[in-house]
Amino acid sequence: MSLRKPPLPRLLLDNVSCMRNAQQILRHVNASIHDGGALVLMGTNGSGKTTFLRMLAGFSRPSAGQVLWNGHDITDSGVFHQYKLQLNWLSLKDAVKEKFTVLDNVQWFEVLEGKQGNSMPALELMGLGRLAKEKARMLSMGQRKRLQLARLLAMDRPIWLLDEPSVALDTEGLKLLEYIIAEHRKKGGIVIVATHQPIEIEDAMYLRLPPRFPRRMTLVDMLDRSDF
Ligand SMILES: Nc1ncnc2c1ncn2[C@@H]1O[C@H](COP(=O)(O)OP(=O)(O)OP(=O)(O)O)[C@@H](O)[C@H]1O
Repeated sequence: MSLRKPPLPRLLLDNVSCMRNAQQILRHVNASIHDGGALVLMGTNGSGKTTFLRMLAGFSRPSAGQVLWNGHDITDSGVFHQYKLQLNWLSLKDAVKEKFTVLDNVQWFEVLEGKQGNSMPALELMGLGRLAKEKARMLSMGQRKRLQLARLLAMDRPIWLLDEPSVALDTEGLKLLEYIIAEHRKKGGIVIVATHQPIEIEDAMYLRLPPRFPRRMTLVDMLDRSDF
């Protein structure tokens, strides 16, 4: 009888530790994320969710351990170049161009991705179809968040890194967010969410970040601050 090796996880956190300002955020984390998987980072304000997410995007190195994509360290320059093309990052800075129409704000990203035809259906799904031709400056905060989610759909990259995706969304918006996450996972996509608000994601792995408190400033910190 031949024993088959289990499939390599798409993403592997191998004994990963993460620090910020010389303080530990998480240490020795091990997690395997396969296609269709989801990881939720929970924690209070300032606990380091964004920092951890940035590390998973390969923007910074873990203080120990490694993050592997298809078995390769994402911080290796050749690997990072390919890995970042898999990622769709949703941040609190929405990069909405206010003078452009709502549709242009989505289509621009879709065209850069070499795709077409996804923007209008994505806006309609997010409840912004009627506003497609309006200037983006007309949008409320929740509508801007919906626009960001429409971009995710239009670009259609496999790994979503979502930083506080539910902020500013109403109940219907939250349901839509949960729906598009579930649909993305059904297609084999991976979703990693940093949030301090409850969000329903079936069979997700959870990492809870302990609260952090500012340590006393050292002389080095003081010299580092521009306002000193
Ligand atoms: N640009 C920066 N320079 C120095 N320290 C920073 C910077 N950005 C964040 N920090 C510090 O790093 C720690 C973690 O911040 P981070 O933004 O990762 O937390 P978070 O959990 O995402 O918070 P929130 O829920 O408020 O978005 C905080 O203590 C914060 O003060």
